[in-house]
Amino acid sequence: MMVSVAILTMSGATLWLTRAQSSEGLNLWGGGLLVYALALPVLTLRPMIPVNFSIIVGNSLFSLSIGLMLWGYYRFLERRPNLWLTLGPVFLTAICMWLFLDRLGMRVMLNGLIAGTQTLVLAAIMYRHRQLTPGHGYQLLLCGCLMSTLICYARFLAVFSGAVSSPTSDGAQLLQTVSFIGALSAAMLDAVGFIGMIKERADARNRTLAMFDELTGIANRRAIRDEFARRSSEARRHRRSLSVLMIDIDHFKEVNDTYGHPAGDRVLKTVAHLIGSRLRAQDALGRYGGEEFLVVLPNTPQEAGALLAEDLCQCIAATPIDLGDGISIHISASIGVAGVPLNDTKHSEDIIRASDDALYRAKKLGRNRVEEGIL
Ligand SMILES: Nc1nc2c(ncn2[C@@H]2O[C@H](COP(=O)(O)OP(=O)(O)OP(=O)(O)O)[C@@H](O)[C@H]2O)c(=O)[nH]1
Repeated sequence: MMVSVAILTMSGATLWLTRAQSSEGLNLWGGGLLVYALALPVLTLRPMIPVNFSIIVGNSLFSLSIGLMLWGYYRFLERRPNLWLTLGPVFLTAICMWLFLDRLGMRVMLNGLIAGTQTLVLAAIMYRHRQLTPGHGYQLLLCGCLMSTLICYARFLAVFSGAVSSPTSDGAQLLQTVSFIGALSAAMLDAVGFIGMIKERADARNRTLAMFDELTGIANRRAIRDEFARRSSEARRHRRSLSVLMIDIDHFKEVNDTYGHPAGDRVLKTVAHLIGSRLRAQDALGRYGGEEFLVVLPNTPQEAGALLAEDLCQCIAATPIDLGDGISIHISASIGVAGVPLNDTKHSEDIIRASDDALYRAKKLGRNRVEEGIL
């Protein structure tokens, strides 16, 4: 009874959390715990409730609780649940219990086998999707599921091997105690693990939102500045060259004014893609401002950076941009290049400023061109 109250409290707490945030399967998981908490009194209060009802409904509820947890896990993954796997064992349990109403040993074995396989399947599905849920929450959940599997299979083996022959024997009492304590511990691990998984995923999403520009999918201003600071201090430490390109789309306001803001957004996405497709794996690209991009080129002297800038300039000018509705336009960009040669100890901000000055000159000199900065 105490185990039931403890699990009921956990399920209440879990369901309460779903009121505060989008559930992501937590409501089903909490529902599973609630059904589990109900199954225990139905199974244990046998003298007070009809025996057949207790056996069939209690064991089926137990199986349903695992099915609901599996369903909750599918919901967390944003996948359609496999109904055979989630609800099939519940019917199987009900039928087996009904068939063996007067054979306790058989019921314990079948119940252990079905429930153990259910939790094992849940653990296997979680393991298969482990790339989607890396983190400590997943590990706790997996431990909880495997612990439940062990307990269920241990019950099966204890009866199958003849180690527990009568329900009143010391072995049976020990098995029952271990089962309840183990089940409570597993339920706790499962609940904490599932909530942990939801939190870890939310944290990862927030980190991504904080680093990436929503429109273009490339690094945002803060992230590219951090990347630049890291790469430039690395270049200084190892006495390597480094260049940056400050790229600004020409007359972008006209694009917005003529074709509308969504068309302007499309141009920004296309240009980001064009630039990104011509960079090496070690280079970094970020959206520095509205229609301004910053490219960081490690191990690249200014002359090589200027060559790449020329190539980008020509590529942007030559590529028609499809705005939909049969409209396609050509745009151009101006680029300021600045680089530090080997052994130079210039401050990072000086490099950015030099590329900005060079970009300003490129604009002044007629746009659609590359200018090199002087440090
Ligand atoms: N569509 C769209 N427009 C943006 C976004 N961010 C900034 N802009 C627009 O970018 C335009 C920048 O205009 P300006 O700074 O005058 O630059 P420009 O028209 O490109 O002129 P030059 O740089 O001198 O060639 C403004 O109209 C902003 O509203 C965005 O995310 N989407």
